[in-house]
Amino acid sequence: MLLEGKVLAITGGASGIGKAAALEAARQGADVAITDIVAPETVRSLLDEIEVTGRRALYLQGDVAEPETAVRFMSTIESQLGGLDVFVSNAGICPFHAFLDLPPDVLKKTIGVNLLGAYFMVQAAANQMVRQGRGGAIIAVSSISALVGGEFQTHYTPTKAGVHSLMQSTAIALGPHNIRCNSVLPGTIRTPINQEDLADEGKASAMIARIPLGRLGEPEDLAGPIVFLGSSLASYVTGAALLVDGGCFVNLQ
Ligand SMILES: NC(=O)C1=CN([C@@H]2O[C@H](COP(=O)(O)OP(=O)(O)OC[C@H]3O[C@@H](n4cnc5c(N)ncnc54)[C@H](O)[C@@H]3O)[C@@H](O)[C@H]2O)C=CC1
Ligand SMILES: C[C@H](O)[C@@H]1OC(=O)[C@H](O)[C@@H]1O
Repeated sequence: MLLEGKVLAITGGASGIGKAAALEAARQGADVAITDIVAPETVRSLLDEIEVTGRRALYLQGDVAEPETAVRFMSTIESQLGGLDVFVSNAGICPFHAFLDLPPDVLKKTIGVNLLGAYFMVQAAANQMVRQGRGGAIIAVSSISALVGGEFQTHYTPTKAGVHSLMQSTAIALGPHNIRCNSVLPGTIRTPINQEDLADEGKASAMIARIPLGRLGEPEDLAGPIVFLGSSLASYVTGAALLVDGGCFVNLQ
């Protein structure tokens, strides 16, 4: 098991990529702490699934855009699970909208959740790991959108470039503490975040046509890469970005 005896914490773990990563971490031997904005009843069955693996699970409801959520999350993890080894910054939103009339509130909310939320959480997790003095691993869920544009994502793609850049800078700042920082860059993965967007069958099939592996991603496709980056198999990997996109990015012509 790749995460035997470790504690992994993840934001936005109630759904999609975060949920799949939380479950795989437990299967790989980690106790799992989840924070998300949804009510605790929503994650009850997920916590049960984690506990069935023999690992401990905790849930804290909170908004990552509020800095105090990160502080509460770390102190809950310390008191209930005894510390933190792997932190995954995953919570995010993508309210598709045209550029020319994008309302300022949508811009502010997207930056607040995706970029400031990641910053607050990564900073709190890093401080927790530094206090513990036993190193650690931080993984940010960025996106292929850190590298390419999206007509209806002008407010979103800069946040994904931002979290990728955050991992590069924190890799330098935290290297002396033996804390590794990496990002995963998913392509298009079928989750609730894009259910409506992918209901446009023309758009979905055009995307699939560009993907050498011939399909959109599933949340489970990210679980292995996230666990790998959190594990000692990746002990000399820091400041890296791992594309998990079925080959979409490289397929220009
Ligand atoms: N699905 C995709 O195609 C891709 C997703 N991503 C990124 O993956 C991450 C996870 O997204 P998915 O699993 O696809 O979507 P999802 O909608 O299934 O999961 C996002 C989770 O974040 C939570 N969340 C939203 N706002 C929050 C807040 N303010 N505070 C705390 N939690 C909050 C949601 O409740 C949800 O559980 C996001 O950062 C997204 O940008 C990146 C590339 C592709
Ligand atoms: C939510 C979108 O379908 C998804 O988000 C990303 O970051 C990908 O690039 C896709 O556009």
